[in-house]
Amino acid sequence: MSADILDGKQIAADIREELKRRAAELTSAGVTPGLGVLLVGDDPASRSYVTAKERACEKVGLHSQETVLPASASREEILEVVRGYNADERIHGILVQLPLPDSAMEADVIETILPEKDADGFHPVSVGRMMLGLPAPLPCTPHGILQILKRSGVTIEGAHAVVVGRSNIVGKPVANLLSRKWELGNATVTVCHTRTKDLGAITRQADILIAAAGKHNMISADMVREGAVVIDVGVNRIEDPSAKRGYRLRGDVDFEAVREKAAAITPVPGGVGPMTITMLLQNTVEAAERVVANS
Ligand SMILES: Nc1nc2c(c(=O)[nH]1)N[C@@H](CN(C=O)c1ccc(C(=O)N[C@@H](CCC(=O)O)C(=O)O)cc1)CN2
Repeated sequence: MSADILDGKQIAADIREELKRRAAELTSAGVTPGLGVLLVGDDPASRSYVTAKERACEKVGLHSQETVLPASASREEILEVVRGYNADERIHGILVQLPLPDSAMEADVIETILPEKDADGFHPVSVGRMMLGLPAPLPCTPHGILQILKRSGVTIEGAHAVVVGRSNIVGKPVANLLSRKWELGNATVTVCHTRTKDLGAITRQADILIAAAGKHNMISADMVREGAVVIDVGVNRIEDPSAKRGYRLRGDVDFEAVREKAAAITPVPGGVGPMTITMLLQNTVEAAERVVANS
């Protein structure tokens, strides 16, 4: 068997076309959706994600505003930027690129974002509402994964989904959304992590396997059931002097071996990554739509 490739890039492009129409409608109603971006420090990966997000905003018709602070910025300096975006009526969504140089500041910084401007869906109010099944901006990577599954015709309802990874950004929320009673859910979910005993014995039970542990090639072919759907969330930079950038992006799944066993698989790059950015745009457009609806 050679797996179908789940083309996140194409699905993202389709959703961005829908968002372009919604953004144009908002602009003609006098409100251009705006994303306030905060980057702290000069981590090259974070810089490239922020640039990609701003370019995507431009292409879809969103306004974006960037603030860059040095890695030495104090908690107060960072919070001041967030408060500025909170008060700015041209900004509908706020994105603080993670990780911050001092990860101990992340909770305070995220909590300072107004929940109605939470473009990432990371604010405790958004997370709580999501857990309760109430309307909330959904975290971008998990929501992107569900959209890939839905738009590729994968049946989630009744499936056994195994999530490898328990991060706040991906593992925990995707497990919640997959098990939730809604049109993208109703799966039976098992959450594993790098300390799970006999991980393969559990991953082999998966109809849908989500690899989000941030460890290159940790999912080998013998850990995958014949005919499973495999979603690779890993974005690992593997040094390669022959590559243009000096590295290649690879996932958590041994792609070449697993594609011979799976029914469908997301590639890295071109799978989940582009959906993360797209769902950020969607959260920002939806925040602007709420402002217009309530005005
Ligand atoms: N505030 C946030 N910080 C972080 C998030 C997030 O959702 N919000 N997620 C990750 C990184 N991330 C977004 O910020 C992200 C990772 C990867 C991609 C992506 O498009 N990857 C492409 C390849 C890009 C390339 O060639 O370099 C792909 O996989 O095809 C987008 C966003 C941590 N921080």
